[in-house]
Amino acid sequence: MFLETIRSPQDLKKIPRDKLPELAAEVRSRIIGVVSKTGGHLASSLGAVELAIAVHYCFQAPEDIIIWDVGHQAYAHKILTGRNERFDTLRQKDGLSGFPCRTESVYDPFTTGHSSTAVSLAFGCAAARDLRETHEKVVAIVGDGALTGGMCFEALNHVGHLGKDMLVILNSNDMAIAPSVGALSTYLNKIISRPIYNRFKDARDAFLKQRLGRIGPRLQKLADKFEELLKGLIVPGIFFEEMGFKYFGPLDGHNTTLLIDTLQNISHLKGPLLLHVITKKGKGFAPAENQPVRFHGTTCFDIASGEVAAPEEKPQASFTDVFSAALQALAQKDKKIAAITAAMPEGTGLTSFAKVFPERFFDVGIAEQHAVGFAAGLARAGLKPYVAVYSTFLQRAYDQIVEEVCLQNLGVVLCLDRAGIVGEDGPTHHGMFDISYLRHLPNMTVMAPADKEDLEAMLAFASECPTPVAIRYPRGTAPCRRENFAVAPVRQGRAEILLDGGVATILALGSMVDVAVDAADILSREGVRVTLVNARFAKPIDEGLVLKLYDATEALVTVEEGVMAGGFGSGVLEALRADGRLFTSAKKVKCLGLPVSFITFGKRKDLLKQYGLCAEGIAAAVREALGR
Ligand SMILES: Cc1ncc(C[n+]2csc(CCOP(=O)(O)OP(=O)(O)O)c2C)c(N)n1
Ligand SMILES: CC(=O)[C@@H](O)[C@H](O)COP(=O)(O)O
Ligand SMILES: [Mg+2]
Repeated sequence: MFLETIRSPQDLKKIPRDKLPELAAEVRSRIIGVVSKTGGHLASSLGAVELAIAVHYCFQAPEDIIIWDVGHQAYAHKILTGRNERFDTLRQKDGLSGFPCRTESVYDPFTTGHSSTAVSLAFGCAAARDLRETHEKVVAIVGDGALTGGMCFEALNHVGHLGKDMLVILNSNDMAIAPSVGALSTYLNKIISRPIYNRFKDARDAFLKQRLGRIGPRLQKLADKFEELLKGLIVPGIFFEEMGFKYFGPLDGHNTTLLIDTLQNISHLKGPLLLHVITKKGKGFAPAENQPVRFHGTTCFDIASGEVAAPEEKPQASFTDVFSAALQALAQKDKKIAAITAAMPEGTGLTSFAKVFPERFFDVGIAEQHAVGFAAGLARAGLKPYVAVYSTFLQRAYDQIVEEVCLQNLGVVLCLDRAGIVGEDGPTHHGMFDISYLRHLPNMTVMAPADKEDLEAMLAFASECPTPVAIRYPRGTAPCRRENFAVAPVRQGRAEILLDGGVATILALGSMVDVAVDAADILSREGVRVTLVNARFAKPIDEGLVLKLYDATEALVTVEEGVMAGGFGSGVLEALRADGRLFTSAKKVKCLGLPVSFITFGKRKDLLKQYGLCAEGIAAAVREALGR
C-alpha cells in the first residue's frame, strides 16, 4: 500500500515512477469508498487523480502554488497533501471541506467553489512573486467547463498580454456538469481529434504510397517538411498560442509517466504555458464513467451496483421539481417563454424543458453574467425569459441585473434555486445574500414561495409581470399547502394571512413559512395563539399589513432563510421606521435569519437549527418577544 506512506507530497516523490499507476488505483479506491458514504463530487475527482499525482510529483507545494478551479475535482489533491486520515469526514460538519479551503491546509492557497477563478488567482500570485523577486512556480488547473466562464477569459487575456511565468493546465473531459456546450467546446474537440491535420496526413500517405511508387521516399521527405509547415498553421492550440501562451498537448491525462515527463520538461520554460490534458470524467469507476452527470455530485451509493442508497423517507417533489413542471406547463401555453441555464440544466430542473422546447432553451455555459444580459436581450425583443440559476452563482451577475435588467425595467424572471442553506457544499454555495442584494434594486420584485402551490402561482404571476421579478426557493422538498390553509391568489406586494387573531405575529418568508406553522402549533399547545403571515414578497413588503399587525398584536417576529442585514426583516423594520411607529412604541420586533458570517458545511437541517430557523427556534423567539 503506497497511500499509507504518504503524509505529504514529499513522501509521494519517494515512490518510483513506475509504481504511480498503483498509487493512482489506491487513491481512486479511497475516493470511491469515502464518497459512497458521504456523497460528494465523485466523477470530476476520479478524472483528476493522475493529474494531482503528477502535479505534486513535479512541483514543490506549498511553496509552489497550485490552484484547482472550482475545487470539486481536488479530492486526490487533499488525500496527497496530508488529509488522507481525515478523508472519511469529507463534507461532514467539523470535517474536511468538499472544496479546497484556506483554513484547512497550507496546500490550499484559496477557499474555492465558484468556477473560472483559478487563472486570475494564480496570475495575481505570479505578478506578486515577480514584484517580490521570489521564484515559486504558479499553476492553475482549469476544466473545459470552467474555461467557458468570462472571468477565465479575462484572466487569459491579461496573462497573455503581460507574459509572466505561469502554467495553466487545461483539463478537458468534454463535460461541465452536463456535456460541455459552446463554440469553445467544439474547438477543444477539434484539437483532440485533429480531423483536419489527420485527414491531411492520411491523404498524403495514401497518395505517396499508391501513386508515386519508388520516388515516394524522396517526396516523402519533402512532404514531411511541408507537413511541419502546415502543422504550424493548423497546430492544435493555435488559439492559445495567439493569446500569448505556449501550448503543449493534448496529452493523455491518465498517463502519469507522460504527464510527469512533460511537466518536468516544460516547467523551466519562461512565459505563460498552457498544458492541455485529456481525461475521462468518472475514470476508473464504471458507473461514473457511464453516467458522469449523475455522478458529478452524488449522494451515498452502493459501490458494487452504483445504485443510490434508498432515501430514508419517501421522496417528495423538491422546489426544483415543482419549478420544472410548472415552467413547462406555462411554456406550453405561452410561446414567448424561454428558459436559460448557466451550465446547470439538471440542478435547476431544466433538462426536460430542453427536450420539449429545444428552440426555447439556452445553456450558455458557466456564464451567469452573460445569461442575465442575454435574457435582457430576449425580453427587450418580446420574449419572456426565465433565468434559472443558483442563488450563490447569481452573485456573479449583480451588475447585469442592475444595469441590463432593472435599469431597463425589463420583464426578466430570475429563478433562484438553492436560496438559503445548501448543506454539505458549505460557505461558497449557501445562497444567503440574494434577498439583500436584490431588495434594494429599483423596479425589482422579490418573491419567495412557502410551498408548491405558492411557487406555481408565483411563476404564473411572473409570466404576466412586465417588470423584473426574482423568485427564490431553497434546496430540498417543497411542502404542499396544509389542508386547513387555502391558497390566496398572488397579488403584487401582498402577503397572505394563514392564522389570525394572535397575541403575537410571525411574519415568515418562503421556506420559513412551513416551519413557522409548526412553531405556531408548539405555541398554541402552550396557550399562545399567534397570527401567522406568509409574507410572499420580500420586495415590495406588504407595508399596510405589517403596520396593521404591529398595532393589533403585542410583538412581531420576522423569519427568513437569508442573511439578516438588508434582508426581509430589515425591510419590515424600515417600514415601521418610515412610519414612525418604531420610535413611539415599546413593542418588541425580533428578526430571525442568518448572521453576517460565512456559514460552514453540514446537514441543512442541522445548520438551520443552529441559527434558530426551526420550529422550536421560532417559538422561542416569539416567547422572548412576548417576554414570557
Ligand atoms: C460560477 C459558477 N457557476 C456554476 C458552478 C457549478 N459548477 C460546478 S462544477 C461545474 C462544471 C465544471 O466543469 P469543468 O470545469 O469542466 O470541470 P469537470 O467537472 O468537468 O471536471 C459547474 C457548472 C460553479 N461552481 N460556479
Ligand atoms: C461544484 C458545484 O458547484 C456544483 O456541483 C454544486 O455542488 C451542485 O450543487 P447541487 O448538488 O445542489 O446541485
Ligand atoms: Mg470538464
